Amino acid sequence: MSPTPEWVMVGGEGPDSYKQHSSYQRDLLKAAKDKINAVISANLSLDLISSRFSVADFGCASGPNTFVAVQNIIDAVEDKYLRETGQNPADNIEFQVLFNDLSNNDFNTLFQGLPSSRRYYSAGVPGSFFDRVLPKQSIHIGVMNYAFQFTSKIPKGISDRNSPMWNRDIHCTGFNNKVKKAYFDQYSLDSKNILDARAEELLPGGLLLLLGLCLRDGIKMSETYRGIVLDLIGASLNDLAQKGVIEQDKVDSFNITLYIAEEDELRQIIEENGKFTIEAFEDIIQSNGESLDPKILAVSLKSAFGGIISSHFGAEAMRKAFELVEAKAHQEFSRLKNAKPAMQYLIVLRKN
Ligand SMILES: C[S@@+](CC[C@H](N)C(=O)[O-])C[C@H]1O[C@@H](n2cnc3c(N)ncnc32)[C@H](O)[C@@H]1O
Repeated sequence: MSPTPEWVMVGGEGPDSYKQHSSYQRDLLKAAKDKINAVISANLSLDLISSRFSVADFGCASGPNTFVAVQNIIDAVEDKYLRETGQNPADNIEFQVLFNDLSNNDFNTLFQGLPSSRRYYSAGVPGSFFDRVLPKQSIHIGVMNYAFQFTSKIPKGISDRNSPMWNRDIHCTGFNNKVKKAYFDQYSLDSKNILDARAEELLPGGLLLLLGLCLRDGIKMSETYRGIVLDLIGASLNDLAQKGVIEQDKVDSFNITLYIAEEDELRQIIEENGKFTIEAFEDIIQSNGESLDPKILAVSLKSAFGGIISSHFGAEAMRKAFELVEAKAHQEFSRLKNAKPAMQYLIVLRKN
């Protein structure tokens, strides 16, 4: 079993919650809807669409984005069924949706928000997606939206000040080759575990949809908006250490279990794993960009990173850190505005 990571999104529906501040992640699902429809139509065999059809979302958080993710899939399966059989899917197919996340995810908020118009039965599946969480050959389609970027732990040596691999930043900026290699090695191992586990859980011919962010070739993480905002969090934590609010040692040993891979690295990991065929690797353009408003930027970062920062530094230090992030976002406005573009992807894999 992989070690259980502690990092979940801020739960509930309050002003700091992930639920209130994840429209950027949701917009990727909306922008990819037509492509998801076309790819499912072209790659899912009609033979697989039986009376019970199971969909699983891995890393579902507390909603509502997961409802968009699974509805996109159900709509596409129903469209294909109706088009190819002329029969009403509602008469013949029952859908089951399995919502997976870590056991400390806020599943209560998720279940309370289930859309009343849904045409599926639902269940929660607690557990780490780096391991198996479902029975063998039990699902037809799996999806991960903004969840294929985690590592299960901090790469070895990275958080040790005495190691030649020590990372003075809190994430993989892309500017230190040793750190980059350590992160990539850990990420390759973890992503292979994800693919192995999903390959067992999916039926042969089943599909795995991966949506998220990757780096375009030649662009470093800290040249992109997402990298710059992580730099702002790191700088804020260092400021707090200098003011004596938190210990410098704690900052030096803090690294985020996140790696934004390059496009080619993702292809390499999937191809080396060998359990899936890449049916689509699409660049998804969404009309709403990242927010440059410092207040919105700070609060949405807090909803995603507040949990991991609180568990390392305590809730009060976390609150102060994000106040500083907001101030720094004002100062770094032009760096954020001129950030190099990253790529939002939809990868569709068919289980061999
Ligand atoms: C950035 S959020 C994305 C949530 C949602 N898919 C969306 O579209 O907004 C990443 C989610 O992955 C979950 N997660 C991270 N590591 C996980 C793991 N090892 N196993 C299961 N879920 C995990 C987090 O708890 C979080 O809910």
